Formats: sequence, C-alpha cells, structure tokens
Amino acid sequence: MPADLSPSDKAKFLAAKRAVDYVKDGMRVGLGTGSTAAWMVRCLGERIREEGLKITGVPTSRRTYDLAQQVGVPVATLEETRWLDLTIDGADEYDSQLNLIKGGGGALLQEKIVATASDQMIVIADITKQVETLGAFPLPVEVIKFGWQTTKLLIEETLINMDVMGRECSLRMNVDEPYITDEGNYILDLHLRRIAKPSQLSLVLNQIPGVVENGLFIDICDVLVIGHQDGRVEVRDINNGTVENERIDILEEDNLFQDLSD
Ligand SMILES: O=C(CO)[C@H](O)[C@H](O)COP(=O)(O)O
Repeated sequence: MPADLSPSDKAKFLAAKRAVDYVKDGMRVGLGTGSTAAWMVRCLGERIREEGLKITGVPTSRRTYDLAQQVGVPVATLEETRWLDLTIDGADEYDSQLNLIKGGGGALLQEKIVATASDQMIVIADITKQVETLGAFPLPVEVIKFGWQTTKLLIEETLINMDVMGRECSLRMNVDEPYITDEGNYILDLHLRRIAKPSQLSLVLNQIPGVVENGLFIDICDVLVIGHQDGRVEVRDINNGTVENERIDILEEDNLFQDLSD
C-alpha cells in the first residue's frame, strides 16, 4: 500500500473508483470539483488510457478543466453538450435523503447547473460528510459583487425571519482578498448550525436580489457512493431505495494508487 496516501484519500479514491463504473462509452459526463472529484477525474483518465473508454467531460471549474486536460479526459463546455448523461461530484455534507451542501470548493454555481442538466447525479464522499441534519458545514451562497453588503443584510434579515439557529454570515476570503468564483462573484458563508427546512431555505435565498445561487442541492442527487478507509464501498440509490455494500481490494490497486498520487 503506498505510504503517501492518507486514510482519508483512500476512502475518497475508493468512492471515485466505484462511481466511474457507471460511466459507459459515448457518455457526456459532468466532472465535479474538489479533492474527491479529482480522484474521479484521474480514475476516468485511467479508464481512457487502459480501456480506450470514449467520453466527453464537462468540467465544473477551471481547476477540474486543468486536471482533465492533464490526465487525458476530453472536455467540452455545457454550451456545446447542452445535456449530460451523468455527473459525478463530491459534497461537503449529505443527509439520509441525499440532500447536500456543496460549494466548499467555491464551484457551487457551475456544479448545480451541470448536475441539474444531467440525467443522473452521483455523489462520491467519505463517511465524515454524513449528517443527520444539514447545516454544520457553513452554507455557501454565491452573490454578485454589486451591493454585496446589502445582499448580506437581506440574507441576515431572512435568516431572522425564518428563525434559523445560527445567523453569522461571512464573506469568503482568499488570504486577505475576497474569494472570487470562476464566474467573477463573491461567496458568503452562512454559519447556520442546523437547517430544519433546507428546501424552503434554498427557495427563499434564491429570491433575494444579488443572490446568484446557494449550495443546497435538494432532490438532485440520485446515487451516493461512500468510500471507507478499510476498503468497503457503500452504494445508496435514492430512486430504487437500495443500499449495496461491496469491497474493493486496496492492495490490488497499488500500482494505480502510485500512478494517481503523482
Ligand atoms: O462542492 C464542492 C466544490 O465546490 C466539493 O464537492 C466539496 O467542497 C467537497 O470537496 P472535497 O471532495 O474536497 O471534500
């Protein structure tokens, strides 16, 4: 087993490796953003090299675009493909209904557009992302720069009216400057602790002028693949209510791990 791969990376890799089994020849695939999604892009690159798999990937960020280019996954834009067969992406939190918080990596807007434009969304994660109620992870909200302080006040007012537990709302920073998304916007992180009504909150937030999109993904994820550090992989399918447990032998993947961790 490669010494330089952390237990957390092993779990992410296993989820990613299992999820790319869903990808078939000719598919148009949404490529998520983040450390777990990066494993998925590398696994797709591996299948393209080893099996000659033919796909078109639609990246959800510049980072993912760069990685796809690097590992040989052909890319196109959503403008070109219009619709996708499948999107595979990570998440910051998931609940038992497979509702999600996303956007920790700042790509929630493209991620939501791409996932919504897909016949199926598969989320890959490790067990640390599982929560009973969404909200422990700060909820990212993408806002336009113009009048962002006013948008922030309106969000805070909305949170008071909705009687949400935590109400702190902070501008995401990149060292000492505001973080700028790929679409040139700011992100406000809402420290809510517990979101009792995620569906309602998502709708209300998106009605506030200046809000572009929020990181709540409600009824979008179809399949959740959870990687465990001991080699187990759990596949939960929300549409047919199945839960499957499998095991991927990590030792057999040693060479692949070595390749991918470069
Ligand atoms: O939503 C995202 C990026 O905007 C990511 O999917 C989310 O932050 C999870 O990232 P990681 O796999 O690195 O934990």
